[in-house]
Amino acid sequence: MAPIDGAEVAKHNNKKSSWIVLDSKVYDITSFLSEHPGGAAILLKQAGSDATTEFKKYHPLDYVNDLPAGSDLGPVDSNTLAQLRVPKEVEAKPASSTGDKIPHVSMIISAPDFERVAKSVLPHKAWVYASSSANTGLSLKTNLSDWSRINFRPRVLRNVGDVDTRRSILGQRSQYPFYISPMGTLGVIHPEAEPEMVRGAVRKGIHMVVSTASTKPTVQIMQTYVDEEKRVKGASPSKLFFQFYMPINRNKAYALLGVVKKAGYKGLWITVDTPVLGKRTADRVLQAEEALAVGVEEDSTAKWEAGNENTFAPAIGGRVATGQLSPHTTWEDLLWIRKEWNGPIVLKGIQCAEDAKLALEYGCQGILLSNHGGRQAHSAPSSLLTLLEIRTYCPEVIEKLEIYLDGGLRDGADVLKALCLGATAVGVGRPYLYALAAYGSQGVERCTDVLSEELATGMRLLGVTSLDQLRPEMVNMTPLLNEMWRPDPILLRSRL
Ligand code: HEM
Ligand SMILES: Cc1cc2nc3c(=O)[nH]c(=O)nc-3n(C[C@H](O)[C@H](O)[C@H](O)COP(=O)(O)O)c2cc1C
Repeated sequence: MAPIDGAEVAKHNNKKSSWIVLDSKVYDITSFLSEHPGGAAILLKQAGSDATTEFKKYHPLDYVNDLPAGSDLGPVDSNTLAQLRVPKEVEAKPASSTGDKIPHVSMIISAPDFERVAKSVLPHKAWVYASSSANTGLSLKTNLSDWSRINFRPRVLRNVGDVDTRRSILGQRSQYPFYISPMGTLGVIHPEAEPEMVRGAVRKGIHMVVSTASTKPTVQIMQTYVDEEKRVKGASPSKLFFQFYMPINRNKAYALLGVVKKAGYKGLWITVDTPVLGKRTADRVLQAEEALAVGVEEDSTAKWEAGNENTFAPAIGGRVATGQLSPHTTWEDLLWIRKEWNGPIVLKGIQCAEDAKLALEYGCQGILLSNHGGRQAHSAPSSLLTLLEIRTYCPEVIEKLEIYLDGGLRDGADVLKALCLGATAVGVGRPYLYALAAYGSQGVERCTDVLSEELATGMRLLGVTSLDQLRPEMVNMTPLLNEMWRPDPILLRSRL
């Protein structure tokens, strides 16, 4: 082979054509860029140059034998070495130091990273709406911290080469055992609102539960789904479910259910933890500030606080939109809903074992253990604590119903913990909302990638290759079990 001119090598300094010199030989590493276990970036930095010194910092020289056949192009002309490219020293900068408002989406490594970016781009009012919680924020804090109080008990040497992360949710196959939780009023989060979230979900094959309180109409959201499914040529298993805030007016409720059915939503998630709106402290502070700014004072007890009939709002600003949900709703209402809706029903917002049992008796297909992301009851239990209670006092519920959890899930490992303890799948709320705010549907995709990668890695490190292999003995739940509710001993004694 004739020696290759250094000036020629120097031209091949990019993704399309990438050559390097190693120990006086020229290698075409273009096709290897995406295969390199140390990443493409470090190779591209060296493209067109003599990479020998850098290479030797990391590898023995015989690693070159692992390059694809045909990569060896022959010796470099030693008289032309001066014409090789000299790599520039590019220092990677931490996102916080670049001064950019929005770091590149690839800088999002963990789901909580979205929160910081969303805060920097969202208008203050929208940020308050998304991040606020009830009262002192205790329920939200518990949601976040309880996941870290369960440890894994990993198994090793179990051949975890291929892992399968798929799971069926209400009979609908999903790529992953997590879905996007329903969140209202996404129009304040992103100009394209819910349809933009749907696009990201479909592209990644995850399900989404659409809120009654959506900015865009129920039918339009479904139409986006249909269009996006077409765009990906039906390759996505994603499905849309509907979260139902029961309108007080029965005729309106019937009409809404009719629309949802006709549009093709696959299941009804009835929210039951909202007889009235929780005390959204941060929204209230903002309301008071806004009111004072225009010279009026907020009433100390606003109408909606009293929980009057015809007053309910999942709404931005912690305010009431009329006609949504009645504090007088009871279990008996499930009977007429069942007549109107023949698809699966999940009760969203179950917070104790007794209600889990009732859901089974009333013929629901699933329950979602949730405290509404810490936005409703003050001092509510985390969904994990509720799950432990159900496992202890009415395990038959877990055998007979699909069990979902949400609240504070921020890592694929959290998903695994829930599944080890019997959950079918989990809902993820704010991380998706923040991802949408910061990056639109691209953020929704990234959030899914981040969680799914953590999930798959977690499965391998735990020693399982499919979700069905997850077992309670793979987690240590003792710290939380110590805090689980126990019947009052006096009550127990009086029963003897
Ligand atoms: C061109 C042929 C190359 C081959 C076949 C190759 C192969 C590999 C392999 C198999 C690994 C996995 C970890 C290991 O076994 O050490 C790796 C990691 C790595 N490689 Fe390369 N590599 C090549 C070139 C380079 C070059 C030119 C550089 C530097 C300029 C480089 C830097 C790295 C780094 C930093 C890692 C990550 C090490 C770690 O995470 O511990 N490699 N490479
Ligand atoms: C901004 C926001 C809006 C929400 N809107 C609704 C809603 O319209 N209907 C509903 O059932 N739950 C709603 N939720 C609760 C979520 O469905 C879910 O239970 C909760 O966000 C999960 O907790 P996480 O945000 O910590 O993941 C909302 C939550 C947030 C943060």
